[in-house]
Amino acid sequence: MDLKLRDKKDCKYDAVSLGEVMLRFDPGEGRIRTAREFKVWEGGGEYNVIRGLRRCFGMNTAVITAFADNEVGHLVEDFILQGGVDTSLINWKKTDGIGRECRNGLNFVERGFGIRGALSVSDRANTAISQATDKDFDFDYVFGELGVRWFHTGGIYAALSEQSAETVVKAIKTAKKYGTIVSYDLNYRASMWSAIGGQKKAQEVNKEIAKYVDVMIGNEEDFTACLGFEIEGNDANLKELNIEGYKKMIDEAAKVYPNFKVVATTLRTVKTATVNDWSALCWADGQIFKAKDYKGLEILDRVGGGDSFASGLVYGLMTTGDAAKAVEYGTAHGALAMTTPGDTTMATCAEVEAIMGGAGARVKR
Ligand SMILES: O=C(O)C(=O)C[C@H](O)[C@H](O)CO
Repeated sequence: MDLKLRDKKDCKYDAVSLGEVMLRFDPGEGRIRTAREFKVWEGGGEYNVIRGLRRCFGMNTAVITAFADNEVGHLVEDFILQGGVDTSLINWKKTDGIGRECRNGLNFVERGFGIRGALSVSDRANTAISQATDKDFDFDYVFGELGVRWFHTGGIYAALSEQSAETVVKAIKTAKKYGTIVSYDLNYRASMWSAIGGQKKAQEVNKEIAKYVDVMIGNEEDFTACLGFEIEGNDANLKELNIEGYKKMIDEAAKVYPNFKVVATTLRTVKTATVNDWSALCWADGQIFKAKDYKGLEILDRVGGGDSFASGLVYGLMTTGDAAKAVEYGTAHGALAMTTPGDTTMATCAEVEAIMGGAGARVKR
């Protein structure tokens, strides 16, 4: 397929994302409520994708976000710098000494084990990025003057505030004006919508945004929660997924939104917190491609698996133009990213391609 990507020579960046980046607090094998120590990393649904494109796939990427200009903000910046993502598009907001004016988001996440599921508790109200409006960013400069081949954003950022949803639409429209391909990960988080109108509001916002998206990405529940597409034949707890139902849903989504050039969904069934079945589907040019099944995949930390799927998919689409290959890049990268702690990938492109080719886990020395 030809996505008609902008020429590399006209663009400073291969990919740019817009969204919140939080400080992730990880209690390791323990629990949040009894932790005495946390490891910290950075993470954010939209950011993780371009972090993966940079660190695993060697692309040139930047993040558009906002931080409160204090020590915590600069710690998150330090992580971003370590990941190789360009920080020059970050908006630094003045704050008072206690974060009353604005603050930086914190995200406590325990990984879960066996019968105990992963648990995420974010502390992110009133953050700099949730307060930001489209006036805080110069999208014409980013997409017009600097040039960007791919723009990624998503439903976590859109859920932060009225103005963040408006900023998404503004950014996407500007990106498209300059010929940038736009991907959007629906990433439904019930906790983020509960106080601002629940699923009804989530659908209202996401249905409006969907009209402008080229590559729509979601997980096994996102298309229903965010866009109202029902999937036939699933059991209520998503213990068994009906692949035919997903194929029908994707066909339907592509009809309702003729602007979609690619639609992709991950397919995860949770056997236990540490053992999942994992795969994905991808629609392009009227055809649906299913990635290979990773049955009984052993997981160390599932958070960010979907984002690493997205970055593998985007890399595959950008470099091969072959949706069947791209969905394999996505699932292999997502699978590998879930074998290590933290929200972001620690895999290499060579490892991803080896897994795609059926490599096993024998020791290398
Ligand atoms: O959960 C969120 O809101 C985050 O952005 C943190 C994680 O990085 C994200 O969930 C991974 O998709």
